[in-house]
Amino acid sequence: MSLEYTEIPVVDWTLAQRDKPLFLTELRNAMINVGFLYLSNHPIPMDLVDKVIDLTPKFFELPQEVKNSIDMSKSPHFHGYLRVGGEANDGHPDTREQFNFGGDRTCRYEEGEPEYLKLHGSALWPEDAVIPGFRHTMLDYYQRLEDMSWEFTAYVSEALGLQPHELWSLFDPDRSKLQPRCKALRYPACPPGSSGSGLGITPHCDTGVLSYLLQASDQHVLQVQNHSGNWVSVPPSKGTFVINLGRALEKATRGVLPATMHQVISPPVGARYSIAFFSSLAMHIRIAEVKFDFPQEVWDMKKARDKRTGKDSEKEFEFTPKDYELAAELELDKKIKFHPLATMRYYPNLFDKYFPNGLPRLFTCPLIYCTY
Ligand SMILES: O=C(O)CCC(=O)C(=O)O
Ligand SMILES: [Fe+2]
Repeated sequence: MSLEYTEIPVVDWTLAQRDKPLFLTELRNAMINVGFLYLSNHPIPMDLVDKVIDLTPKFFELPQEVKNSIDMSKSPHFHGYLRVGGEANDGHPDTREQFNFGGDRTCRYEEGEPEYLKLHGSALWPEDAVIPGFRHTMLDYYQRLEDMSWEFTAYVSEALGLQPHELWSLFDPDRSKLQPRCKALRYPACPPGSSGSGLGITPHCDTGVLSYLLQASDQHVLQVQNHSGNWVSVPPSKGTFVINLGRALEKATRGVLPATMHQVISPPVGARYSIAFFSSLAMHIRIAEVKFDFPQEVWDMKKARDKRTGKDSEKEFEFTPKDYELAAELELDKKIKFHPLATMRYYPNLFDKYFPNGLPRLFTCPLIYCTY
């Protein structure tokens, strides 16, 4: 795989049944050398995928008051609706609307317990009468994605020469203590010459373990940065998921698997929709303390990649002090920074600590960014 790859590899899920060694080799190449792949022939029923694709635009077409009634500022668990510009990635407001949700979970927080226990809990849903079948379909989809994410992670484990379930140690064996996050997304059109950044979401790496993206409309706006710094298009491909890995997996594998920068440019015409499912670390994990014993051939592949990309492979993977903190604390830190309105309501002590000067300007004049 050259530095200048111009397309994303495709891995066929059913190949695992037909020729497991070939499947694992292809998966390993894609994961180590690119960090992004299409998963074809996946196990999620196509009629369910089609329903999700059909319902997602319908959700965003709901009257603004309905969407506002389930605004994220009303959720201690950071679920719910976010308007365009309602989330800022490193201070740059994204040009996208979102509906954030998770599977049904009971909030385990009680007075005196760590505040991060408030992160998990029931999602906010629109009334079924306004969008029939939405909640049921999205939860069915979520549940199946969750199952697939465990299976896929076991394959990645094997592809890296580990026991199938070793990477599962990043998760919690008690699934009720995990709540992967899912987002339905709408990127409004931003015609050339209009004001705004022209980006639906600015360049970033995901922070979790693995991300599973369904591109739900025919817009060629997702791009990934190859090792020479060029942006490569990841066009929608029917019947596939785009899978990429996040910083947590990069760190857990000491850089064997690279988290890859990606961005979404705003579509020039017509809105673009996608649905992203993020698997993330169990609350109790401290990423710097996780270690896997990879076989030499896996380290050799990493070294060969580093050589091509001009990185010093012999250098120990560097952890920051934050990597020794609990994953749950880091997740809460991120949510607090991104979502001051929910923080103000549900985490007042943290609000005072993080925002001593009150709400950031972006959140006091919400309409200045909301021109769509
Ligand atoms: O919508 C997409 O295509 C990508 C979304 C994404 O990268 C993210 O939400 O982290
Ligand atoms: Fe992302």
